[in-house]
Order: sequence, then C-alpha cells, then structure tokens
Amino acid sequence: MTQTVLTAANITHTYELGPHQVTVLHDINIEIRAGEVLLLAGPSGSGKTTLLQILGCLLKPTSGQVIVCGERASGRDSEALAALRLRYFGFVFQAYNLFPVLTATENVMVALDLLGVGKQQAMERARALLIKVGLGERLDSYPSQLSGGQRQRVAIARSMAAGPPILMADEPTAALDAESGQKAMQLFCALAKQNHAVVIVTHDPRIFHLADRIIHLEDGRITRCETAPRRWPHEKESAG
Ligand SMILES: Nc1ncnc2c1ncn2[C@@H]1O[C@H](COP(=O)(O)OP(=O)(O)OP(=O)(O)O)[C@@H](O)[C@H]1O
Repeated sequence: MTQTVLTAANITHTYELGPHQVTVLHDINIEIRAGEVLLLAGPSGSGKTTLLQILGCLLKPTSGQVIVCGERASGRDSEALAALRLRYFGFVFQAYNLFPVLTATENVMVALDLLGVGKQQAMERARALLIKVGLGERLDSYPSQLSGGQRQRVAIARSMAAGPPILMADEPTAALDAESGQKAMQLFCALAKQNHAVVIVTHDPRIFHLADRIIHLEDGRITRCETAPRRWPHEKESAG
C-alpha cells in the first residue's frame, strides 16, 4: 500500500485585511502519497499558493490539521515548524531564490550547510546533484550566467539536497519556455519515481498530462479531482 506522507484535514484559512476578514480556503481535505506528482490547479486567487504554504508548514492554517509523515504540525512554534520543514520538505519557488553572488555549486551547498554537512562532503554532494539535473558543465556558473531553465534546475537540485520525502513547487514552469518546462517536469517525475511526493501549484496546462493527480480549486474549495496515469514525454511522443 502506498504510504501517505502528508495529510491536510479540514483546513480553513482566513486572512485579516485591515478591518476585514477574507476566508480563502474552506474545509480542504487532502492526502498526499509517496511517489505521486500532484498538481494544485485553479484560477488566479483560488487559494493554491495559500494551500501549498499551509501544506508545506510555511503558514499556519486558521483551523484544521496538517500531518507530515505522522507528525502533527499544529501547535508547534516557529522554530519547531522550521525544523519540520528542514526534515521533510524541499521547496522550489518561481523566482528560484538563488543567491546571486554564489555559484551553482555553492547555492546547493548552502542547503547542506544548514544540515551541518561538512564543506568537502557538501561540495561533492552538490556537484553530484547538479550533474544529475544536467548541469555538470555549469557547476561554477553564477545565476546571472544561467538561463531561466538552468536556474530552475539549480533550485531543484538545492531543494533535493537533503533528500526530503516531499518536494513542493510554486509555478515552477510558468517562466520557462516549453522545452525547459518539460525538462523541469521530467526531473519532478523522476523524483516521484524515486518515491518522493511532488506537489506543484500550476496554471500551466502544458504539464497537466504529466501528473498522477490534479486537484482543482475554485474560490478556496476543491471542485474536482482528476486521477490520470502519468505519461512520460517520450511515451506521449511514441504514442503519437
Ligand atoms: N498575505 C495575504 N493577505 C491577505 N490576502 C491574501 C494574502 N495572500 C493571499 N491573499 C488572498 O487570498 C486569495 C488566494 O490567494 P492565493 O495566492 O492563495 O491564490 P492563487 O490561487 O495561488 O492565486 P495565483 O494563481 O494568482 O497566484 C486571493 O484573494 C489573495 O488576494
């Protein structure tokens, strides 16, 4: 049986906007399993990013429970939540969030340094990860010397540095051309094959066919859930 790595139960979220309160998520229930690529889709403002942040323990929900690999997130202080994130999550943001003054290798090493990995070992692991994402020839390049797709791959390598069971990405292909977007998705699919759970917020219909599951949100509610066997790009091409 596939292992559940992340559970959201009865999640509701309300933002305070001055004197007003806006409820943007209503009673969301999701179970996320190891080895799946799950997309959170829906129109702008439907609550996708808020939900991703709650699932990733970056934001505390107004009510409801998030359980990560059997551990409850609710009731923890910020330090304990940060420890939970470090142990269980890798994050990839649309803006990549790379340090401009550090090379690709050094950007990945930062994540390993946070875990207390020594410099030499961190450098070897960072290089191995970058080679894995196809950047073996750009190990010493600075972000400004890389294309958007290459920066995205550095961000993916960095998010995976600690080998977290859950990878979360917010609009990872939005700023990429079709080919780079497909390459990034191939990396996510390969990670899912290695039993990581991959959760992606997206508007991008070009990647829908690569998901195992698509949860559609509208006005903060789950309106539809599609389950589709993931098809790899080469299978799609050969299938015509
Ligand atoms: N920090 C905040 N304070 C107040 N309201 C917020 C905040 N963040 C988001 N919102 C509001 O919550 C709603 C959901 O926003 P969210 O960013 O989660 O949606 P989204 O589906 O990810 O949108 P998009 O696709 O445009 O990024 C929107 O109406 C937004 O204006």
